[in-house]
Amino acid sequence: MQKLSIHGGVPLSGEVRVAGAKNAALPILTASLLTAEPLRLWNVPELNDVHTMVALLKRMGVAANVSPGAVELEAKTVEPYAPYDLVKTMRASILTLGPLVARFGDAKVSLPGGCAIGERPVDLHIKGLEAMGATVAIEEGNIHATAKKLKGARIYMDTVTVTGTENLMMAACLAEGETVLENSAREPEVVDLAHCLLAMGAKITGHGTDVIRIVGVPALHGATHAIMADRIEAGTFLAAAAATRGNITLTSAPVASLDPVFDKLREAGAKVEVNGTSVHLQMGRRPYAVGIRTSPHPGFPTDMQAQFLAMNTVADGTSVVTETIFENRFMHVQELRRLGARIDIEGNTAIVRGNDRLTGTTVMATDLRASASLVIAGLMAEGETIVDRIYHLDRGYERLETRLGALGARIKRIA
Ligand SMILES: CC(=O)N[C@H]1[C@@H](OP(=O)(O)OP(=O)(O)OC[C@H]2O[C@@H](n3ccc(=O)[nH]c3=O)[C@H](O)[C@@H]2O)O[C@H](CO)[C@@H](O)[C@@H]1O
Ligand SMILES: C=C(OP(=O)(O)O)C(=O)O
Repeated sequence: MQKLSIHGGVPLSGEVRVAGAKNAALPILTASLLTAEPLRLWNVPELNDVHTMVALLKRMGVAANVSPGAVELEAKTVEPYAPYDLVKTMRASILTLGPLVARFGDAKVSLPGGCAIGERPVDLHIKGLEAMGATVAIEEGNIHATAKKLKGARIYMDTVTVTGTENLMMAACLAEGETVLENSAREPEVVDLAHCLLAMGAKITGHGTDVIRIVGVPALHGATHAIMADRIEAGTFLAAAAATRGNITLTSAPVASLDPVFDKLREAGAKVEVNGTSVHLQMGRRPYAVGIRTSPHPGFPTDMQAQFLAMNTVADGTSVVTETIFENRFMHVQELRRLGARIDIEGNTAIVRGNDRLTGTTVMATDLRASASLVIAGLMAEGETIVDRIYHLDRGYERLETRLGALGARIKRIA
């Protein structure tokens, strides 16, 4: 199993281009199922999750042409089944459910189990499709949804769900009449998906607000779309630079979606300057401890919690980090403790007492952002840190060790 070896203590310095967003690419790839015409995508990140999604679509019969940074998909004839062997490696496979039932009237998608960060039910996806007239049954571990023709409906989601909103927004594009999604997710990736669907001929308004309205059309057509830049990857580089007291510039950054992250970096003592799509961060001191409370967009993203918690482990002062989205998203804490971090957990809150140094050892990655937090900790620690099980990291970061290496980090992949 591959690992990362990191010798910490080098402030990050230099320039890095932000890649396309995993969480925008995945739903947009599944949007190809809504039309028989080609969907051409640009700025597609080179990630294992993207490879898995393309493999899933190909397994269903979608023609895929993949070249560096680009994917072209054509879903003429489709076997509407997402089997467990692919769904279990990537929960976002659930995003095929809405498009499949809307276009083909029959969809079978393996029920994703829980994962390292929480239970992660999909009841709101199912409830929404039922409100649109689908019949949904759980059969042999699969969600089986059928409908002659979906009908527009008013759907209220009692919890803000990102992929739930995306699934229902895609399904509603081909439903008869108007669908209103209330308490929708406002995440920038939902907006990017809406832009792609609009280019495909969908009628959507209100994306980026908590009420999205979709008027169904009989068919969508092909389109070309460039995937937005990844705000979580951008935030991860910025947190790593702040934690190592570095000086870096991000290019092609999704600056409009990074305010919650910029705000906390400035509170930590970093100088953050935005110029067009470039972001320059300079950190001249030990970070101040910053309080974090995760919440749906435009709040502080749960996908950045672990990275900021890592920075807080060496901060000046004590911080309180509260996770409100996922019930089990502190798996990195026990590993950070192995590096010398002083962290207590009380329910969904971590109390982090800043320590002026961490010491390298072997730690184990348990999920994607936990892996990123361990890499940041390794970049700060004295001596060598080995991060084991980095397949989690490869799900969502493009060649992270190469790009951190270009910023001066002493980091390499080992077998
Ligand atoms: C591929 C993708 O875009 N993944 C992101 C997406 O995941 P994902 O879309 O799976 O996360 P959700 O927004 O759905 O989850 C938010 C909360 O709603 C709950 N819930 C969700 C659906 C449902 O039917 N019932 C229910 O109770 C979840 O358990 C969780 O507590 O948003 C998360 C929250 O920003 C991010 O961490 C993930 O990176
Ligand atoms: C939790 C994440 O992803 P997923 O929803 O794909 O598991 C993430 O990107 O941090």
